[in-house]
Amino acid sequence: MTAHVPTRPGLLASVATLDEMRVALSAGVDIVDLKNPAEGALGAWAPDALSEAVALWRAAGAPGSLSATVGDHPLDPDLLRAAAERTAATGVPLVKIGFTFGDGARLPPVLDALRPLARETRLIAVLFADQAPDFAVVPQFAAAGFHGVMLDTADKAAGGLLAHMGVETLARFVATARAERLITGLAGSLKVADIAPLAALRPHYLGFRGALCAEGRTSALDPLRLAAVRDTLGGRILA
Ligand SMILES: O=C[C@H](O)COP(=O)(O)O
Repeated sequence: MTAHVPTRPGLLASVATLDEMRVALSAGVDIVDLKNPAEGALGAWAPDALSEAVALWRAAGAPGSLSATVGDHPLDPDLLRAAAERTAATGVPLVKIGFTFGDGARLPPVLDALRPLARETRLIAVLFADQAPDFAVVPQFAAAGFHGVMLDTADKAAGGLLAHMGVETLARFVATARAERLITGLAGSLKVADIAPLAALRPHYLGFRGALCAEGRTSALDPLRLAAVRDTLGGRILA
């Protein structure tokens, strides 16, 4: 995966089990995202399961990329560094870390704590559209050595990404991240109908979970729904 601007977004599919991961690999998704949806927006897999997933991904020829979420944590330097280091130690190449804001002054010490890890592992900052993030923080992630930044939603019962931010605001987010040479992603209860307006903004990837499942994001991945999202996006594009 590179920071060039793609002609269309890749597909990030969040999976909850190794069996779901196999389905996602067979479907040719661009980023297999290891996440436990039952544990919240950024619920984490156990480290042993992450290691198994890394082994499975490598055995499959390491197609596309592999990401994992570190869990939902407050904006605390020690907690976030420990969670990110634990995740990176399993060999997952992309580590997604959620940032919840209230007091912007609390971000710099957290970024200082993550800076050493960012030199060794590709870190993705996840901001939550339903928490009205200030995009002025995006350059701070770039300066700390992050690889990418994405938007998601924290409260999955409160509507999808486009219910919280209009297309113009999202375009500003993508442009801000792109100017910092960060990989960009958009997610948050996205549906097939959201793909066209969001793809037009040219983020690097769109992230999905709920739309891939028959009965909500904590139910099992449905291969047919996954195929429908993949086909609407147009197949794999990220190397
Ligand atoms: O990283 C992407 C998320 O897993 C998206 O989940 P969602 O589509 O259920 O909001």
